[in-house]
Amino acid sequence: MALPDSLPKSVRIVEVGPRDGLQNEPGDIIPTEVKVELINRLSDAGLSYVEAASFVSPKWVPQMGDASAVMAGINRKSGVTYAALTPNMKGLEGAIEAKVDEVAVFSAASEAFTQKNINCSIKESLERFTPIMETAKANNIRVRGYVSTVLGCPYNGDIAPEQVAAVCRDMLDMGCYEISLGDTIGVGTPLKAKKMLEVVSKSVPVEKLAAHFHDTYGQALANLYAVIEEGIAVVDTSVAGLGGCPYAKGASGNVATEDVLYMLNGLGIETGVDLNKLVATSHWITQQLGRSNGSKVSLAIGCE
Ligand SMILES: CC(C)(COP(=O)([O-])OP(=O)([O-])OC[C@H]1O[C@@H](n2cnc3c(N)ncnc32)[C@H](O)[C@@H]1OP(=O)([O-])[O-])[C@@H](O)C(=O)NCCC(=O)NCCSC(=O)C[C@@](C)(O)CC(=O)[O-]
Repeated sequence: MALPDSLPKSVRIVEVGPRDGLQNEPGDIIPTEVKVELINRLSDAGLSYVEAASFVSPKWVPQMGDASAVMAGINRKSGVTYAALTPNMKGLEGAIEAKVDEVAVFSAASEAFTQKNINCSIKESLERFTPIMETAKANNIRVRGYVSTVLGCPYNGDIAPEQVAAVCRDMLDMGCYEISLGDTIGVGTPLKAKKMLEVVSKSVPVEKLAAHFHDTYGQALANLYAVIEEGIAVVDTSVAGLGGCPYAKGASGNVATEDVLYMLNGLGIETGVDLNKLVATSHWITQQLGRSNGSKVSLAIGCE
C-alpha cells in the first residue's frame, strides 16, 4: 500500500528517555552505570539521536547530577548524536567539557511554568540563552530549543497558540536550528494539536519543528499522528514511556518510543530503529528501575 502524500517517508526519533525519562524518577539516585548502559543499548537499537543528560543544577534535579560521568562512560557510536540540556552558561560549560555533540535550551509558552522550572520569566530565559547561543556557535555545537506547555499549563491552563508561536520564533531567531513543541502535561487532543501547529508554522517553518508529547491522558499517539500529517517529521519519545516532569504535577512520561515505532512501522515510515532491540531495552530498564512498563507495545510483545 502506497504511503499517503500527507505523510513523510521517514521520521527522525529523538530519544529522550535517559534525560526526560529519568530526571524525575523517584527514590534513590539511579546508578551512573545504569544510565550509561541504557544509552548504549538505545544507540545499539538504531536510535541516532539520544538526549543523554542534563547539565542543570543538581539541587533542582538530583537525578541528573552525574551528567559528566554519564557522558564520560558511554560508548560513542559513530553517526549518533549525544545531546544534553543546558539552562545557563554553567550548564553549557559542563556540556562542552563533557564533549556533548549538541545542547538544548528550554523555555515555555507559560510564565508560571517557566518560573517553576527555571526560576525566571520567559523574557529572562531568552536573555540567558544569548551567551549560550554565542558560545555554542563558537564551539560548533548546534542548539536545539524546547518550548514547554504548548497545549496547556499546569498553572495557567489554556495557552494561546500565538503565545507559543512568539516564543518559538524568538528561539529560532536566536539561532536554535529546531524547536521542539512540548505538550508537557499531555493535555492536548488531535484537533487542538493541529490548530496549534497551524498557528506556529506561520512563524516557524514546519521543517524546523519537532513534537514532544507526553502521554498523561493517553492522547500522545493520536496527537502525533495528527501533526505528522501536517508535516512534522521529528518526534521526541522515551523508551518504556519513562518520565514525567518535576514541575508539572501529574505529568506522565513521554509517548513510548516503542509505541511510536510500531505506529510508524505500520505506516511504512522509516526510522532506522530495530523494534525488537528496543523492546528488550525497554524491559531491561523497567526491571532496573523496578517500575511498570509504560509502553503498550513492549507489554504486548513481552520479554524473552
Ligand atoms: C536554571 C537553574 C539553574 C536556575 O536556578 P537558580 O537557583 O535560580 O540559579 P542560581 O544561579 O542561583 O544557582 C543555584 C545553585 O545551582 C548551581 N547551578 C546553577 N546552574 C547550574 C548548572 N547548570 N549545573 C550545575 N549547577 C548549577 C549554582 O552554582 C548554585 O549552587 P550553590 O551556589 O547554591 O551551591 C535551575 O532552575 C535549574 O537547574 N532548573 C532545571 C530544571 C529542569 O531541569 N527541569 C526539567 C527539564 S525541562 C523539561 O523537562 C521540559 C522538556 C524540555 O522536556 C519539554 C517538555 O516536556 O515540555
